[in-house]
Amino acid sequence: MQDRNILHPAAASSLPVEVSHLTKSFGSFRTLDDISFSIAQGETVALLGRNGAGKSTLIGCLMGFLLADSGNIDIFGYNIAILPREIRARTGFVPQTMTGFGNFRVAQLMDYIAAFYGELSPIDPALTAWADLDPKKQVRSLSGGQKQRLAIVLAMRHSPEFLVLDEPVASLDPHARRDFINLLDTYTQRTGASILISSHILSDLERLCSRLIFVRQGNVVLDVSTETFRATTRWLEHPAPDQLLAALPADIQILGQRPDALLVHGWTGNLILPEGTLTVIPDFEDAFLEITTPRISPAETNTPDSAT
Ligand SMILES: Nc1ncnc2c1ncn2[C@@H]1O[C@H](COP(=O)(O)OP(=O)(O)OP(=O)(O)O)[C@@H](O)[C@H]1O
Repeated sequence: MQDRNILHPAAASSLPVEVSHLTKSFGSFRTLDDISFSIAQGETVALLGRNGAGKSTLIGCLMGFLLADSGNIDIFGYNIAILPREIRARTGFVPQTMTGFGNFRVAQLMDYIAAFYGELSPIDPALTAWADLDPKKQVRSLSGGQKQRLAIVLAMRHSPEFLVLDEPVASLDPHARRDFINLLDTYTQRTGASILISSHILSDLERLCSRLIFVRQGNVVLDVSTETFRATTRWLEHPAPDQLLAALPADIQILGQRPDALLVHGWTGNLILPEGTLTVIPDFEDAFLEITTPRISPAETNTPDSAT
């Protein structure tokens, strides 16, 4: 998978996570296509995309569960290809669904997992209070939401510096979900940990995350701070969008198009636009739909159905 030698951490940059030119195919279907990004310490990054966009595959590669075809992933300066123990000890992962361990009782499983990390400080009381789990219950008897809470506690028990969450709130009720988002927010502020979170609950991501990475068909189509996204993403409404297109400077990114409007990124109030253009702040969900809708061209054959 890796194109270069394993880095010694001392030689690495100070960014906790660096992904460069990652590709991954299943058969002839290219799931990840030249993905590059990095995550700084203390950043909370949202991974956004439709079903099948490649989010879980990317997370699988980041966690070392999947081997990429090419490209590099360095976490804390260590190349993931050999996954040194140090990466695991400093990383937490919440999967989409928790499977296995059905015969364990909750407390037993917590102790069992904690044992892999050596000496641990006492568990954060805010985490156990939020999870609200009966320590004597068997894991198999927990509800879907309770299993999800347990998976979150297990991933955060050792206070990871890099926490990866793959749709962690899908089975949580709105109370638990809101409290969890607040818990994550407090956690990053207290510890300076970096977070990568994939979810379809867009309001949570917009509230929690300082950065947004939009993935479409295995490509990163937009990687931007939430603040910049809010300030510079606009619908430009005009009956003739072609006139708009002609008037826009080259550094404006076109994120989407409707018969009477363009969704642009890089907007500033100084743009000189055709007369009658209306500038509208997009609703976040609306923008998500536009940015992540697959673009189909007749020549495009890279679909899961075409995979062998
Ligand atoms: N093991 C596999 N074998 C073949 N194809 C796979 C495999 N894993 C994923 N894929 C394909 O890769 C594409 C991306 O899947 P992935 O699970 O990464 O999407 P996702 O963005 O996480 O979707 P969701 O939001 O539904 O979880 C899909 O078309 C999927 O069918």
